[in-house]
Amino acid sequence: MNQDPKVIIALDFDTKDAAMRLIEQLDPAECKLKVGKEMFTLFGPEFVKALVAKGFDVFLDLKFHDIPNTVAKACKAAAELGVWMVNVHASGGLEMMQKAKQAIAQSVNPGTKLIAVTVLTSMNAEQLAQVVTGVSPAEQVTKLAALTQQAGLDGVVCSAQEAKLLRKHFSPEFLLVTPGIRPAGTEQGDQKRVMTPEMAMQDGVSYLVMGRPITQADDPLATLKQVNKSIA
Ligand SMILES: O=C(O)c1cc(=O)[nH]c(=O)n1[C@@H]1O[C@H](COP(=O)(O)O)[C@@H](O)[C@H]1O
Repeated sequence: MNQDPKVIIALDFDTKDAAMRLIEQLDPAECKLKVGKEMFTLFGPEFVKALVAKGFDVFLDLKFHDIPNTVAKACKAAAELGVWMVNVHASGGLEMMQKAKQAIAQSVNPGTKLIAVTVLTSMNAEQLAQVVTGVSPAEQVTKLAALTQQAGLDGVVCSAQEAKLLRKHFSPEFLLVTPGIRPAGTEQGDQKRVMTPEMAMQDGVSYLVMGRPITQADDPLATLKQVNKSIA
């Protein structure tokens, strides 16, 4: 029985029934759950609270990115849903992240983890260059991770491809949460900076975010068990 499962399943479903069919098979000791923009927009805070009530660690992935006051209030509201983790975009800046952290500390759930997205795993070097010139994804991730640490957050969202580099600069307590996880032989889809679960864990990742490779598998539960076994 694992009290801190490493796999976070991204529940990107467009109906509650489809999500519940999967969730009913899952054990909070074997995975955490992520609710993102699609399901939160469709089903709102009640859906999140229902998952928390079932005993799951829930990562509310709304990637807040706005002025400091607005993000701080949104983070406080998210923490008060009882979720395990929430996130913001690191590119919102130091003050935005500091205010978000303070707001969570003053909420009824001050232990809620707060992490910041660095460079989306769906972006390659060419796409990043369309947004910011003269830096590689690894350099931009490192820069934003340093800003995130300075703001006192718990860690970052990055790709597992940057994990080894980040572990040279940041202690094991600084969380590296990595989407773009693809077991060998699975579809990459829109993800660009990908890695297998085994290699990601070897490189020092804290938690693996996995959506489609599990949710769209013929047997999602068997796939989850296989991933858990491969990283045990
Ligand atoms: O913050 C995230 O969770 C996130 C950040 C990022 O850089 N890339 C990324 O894919 N995600 C999320 O992680 C999940 C990945 O899902 P799959 O590509 O289906 O495994 C999706 O729910 C994305 O919204």
